[in-house]
Amino acid sequence: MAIPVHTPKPKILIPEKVSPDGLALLKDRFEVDERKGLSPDELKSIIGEYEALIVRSETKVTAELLAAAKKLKVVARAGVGVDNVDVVAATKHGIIVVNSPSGNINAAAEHTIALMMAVARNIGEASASIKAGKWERSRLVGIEAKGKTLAIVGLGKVGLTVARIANGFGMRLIAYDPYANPTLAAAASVTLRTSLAEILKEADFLTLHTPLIASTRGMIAASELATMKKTAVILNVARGGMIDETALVEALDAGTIAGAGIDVFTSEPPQADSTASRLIAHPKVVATPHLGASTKEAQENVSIDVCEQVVSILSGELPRSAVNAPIILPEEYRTLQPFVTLLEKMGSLYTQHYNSQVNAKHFRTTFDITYEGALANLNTTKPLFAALVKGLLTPITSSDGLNINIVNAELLAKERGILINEQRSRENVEDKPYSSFVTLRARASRSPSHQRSDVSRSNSPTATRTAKQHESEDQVIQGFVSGNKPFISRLDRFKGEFVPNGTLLICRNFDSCGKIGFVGSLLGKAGVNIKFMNVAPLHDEEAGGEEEEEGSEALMILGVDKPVGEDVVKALCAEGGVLEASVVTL
Ligand SMILES: NC(=O)C1=CN([C@@H]2O[C@H](COP(=O)(O)OP(=O)(O)OC[C@H]3O[C@@H](n4cnc5c(N)ncnc54)[C@H](O)[C@@H]3O)[C@@H](O)[C@H]2O)C=CC1
Ligand SMILES: O=C(O)C(=O)COP(=O)(O)O
Repeated sequence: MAIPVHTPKPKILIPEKVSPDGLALLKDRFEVDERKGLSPDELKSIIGEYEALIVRSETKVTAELLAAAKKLKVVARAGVGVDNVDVVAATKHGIIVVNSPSGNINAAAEHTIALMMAVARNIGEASASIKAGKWERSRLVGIEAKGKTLAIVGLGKVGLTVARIANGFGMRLIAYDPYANPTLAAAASVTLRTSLAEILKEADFLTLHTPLIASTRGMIAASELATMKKTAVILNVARGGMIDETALVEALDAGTIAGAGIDVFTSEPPQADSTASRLIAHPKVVATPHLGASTKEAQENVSIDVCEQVVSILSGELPRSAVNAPIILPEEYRTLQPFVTLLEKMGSLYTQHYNSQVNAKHFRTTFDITYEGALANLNTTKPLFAALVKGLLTPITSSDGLNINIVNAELLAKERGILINEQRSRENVEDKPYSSFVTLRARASRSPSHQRSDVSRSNSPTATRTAKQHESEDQVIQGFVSGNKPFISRLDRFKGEFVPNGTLLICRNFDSCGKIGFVGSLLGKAGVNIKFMNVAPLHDEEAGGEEEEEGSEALMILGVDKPVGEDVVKALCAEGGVLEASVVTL
């Protein structure tokens, strides 16, 4: 008699509290182990049995743990931030990391409003006072939100949701977000301002909703607090580290800031005697222990979201919100890899270079990308598309929650209102020293409503625009790969090859004697060493037809050994040697 072969069900480990709504989707097909309270060593000793691991923020998914996870295919984070997961190590091990990028947005926004009202009406103190047997009506008089100015830093998913709710309170809404979608802002009755300083001085309530990245770390420090109204209230449900906690405590003590509602801290849980614990203890602060996402609904959302993705991955399908490397066949990946690097560098160069220019108005949202030569014969350009989106967005987004790859690039581009038209041209490139090249053209802005209604990815065979005068306003980056190394061959109106690597200072200047010496000496004084330098003259198409004055311009690209300070960039331009300068790190 044949003995039936029993195939064991794949095992899923859940070492912390995750809502049962999602887990119900798993229980038929998988063996689900909910095991709370495991020590790191215990976790490490059993992880080898599991194909999926579902966590929130408490489990530290370290490189050491992942190395022991011999069968693991997916780490699912039931929330946005993946800072407790070593994503690089997971990628190295071929383990997909997924998260839930929008399941808790509403919860975070409502929590922000709850903190705003709690501070405005002294709810924390009043509750403590009445429970202590007191009846302090005149001491605890509050203020109303109606008619007050709410200043929002970061008008993304949470920021916009806060704006929509606050609009119902009759608040006046202003925001600072250089990359915001102007159509969505207008629809939420938010007036966009061009600098943080502008919104700080007008704010009755200031609320932060950016990711914690280099440009936002410590963005509200003593000097920013000093420009705010004495009656202003500060709210932070984004990430600890964006506000200088010591400076805030000092401003509250001095009475130069009226109050604060804080959910996130530089150390969580706060250590005794830390700046976070001093802030929490302050009588003018309403504090919560990172509760932004802690609602029944948000926990159901994130649980269902990540459990569905775990089912997809364990069934061999692609997840919708992967935060690390995509799955591409090894042979395909080998061919594409240098171009993936090139496209990511081109996108990043675009965002950093054009958005740092003084005349940059807004992040342009319509791009034409043309693959020419051998590249036009590829089966798929998806990884190249994803790399471009990643390059465009990474300099302005957080590493937690927005790791862009083949799986989520299209969705993210769409969410940001970015339209990318991909085109292929089999034009002969035999006269060129390379077999393929890529051109990125950012079109001059059309009306916002026109832009935002487009879909994000289009394979239309030809670009829709033809008008020559618009073309002259387009921003162009061209690149190629040689010997597996990416090169940029054209930047805007200038042609000249350079390697997009490290820190580059890009200067536009009149092509006349002494400019190189001028730049070199200013950098020398600032202690910055030049590693290499290229001069790019005007592109052929431009040189012929330009006015004489414009025709004499050139681009100087300098590879430098350290970041060039804002003051040096200003001096380069102010002293007449350079027309425009930007610093990019690629
Ligand atoms: N306290 C909690 O439990 C929760 C906290 N969060 C946090 O909220 C934050 C925002 O989340 P989302 O709105 O989903 O992100 P998002 O990516 O949709 O929006 C972030 C916005 O910040 C803008 N931005 C980037 N750099 C900026 C700068 N230097 N100045 C001004 N604006 C800048 C971006 O353009 C973007 O519009 C994240 O850090 C997230 O982790 C999210 C959920 C729950
Ligand atoms: O989703 C996020 O980024 C959060 O901050 C929420 O984290 P939690 O799942 O509540 O630990």
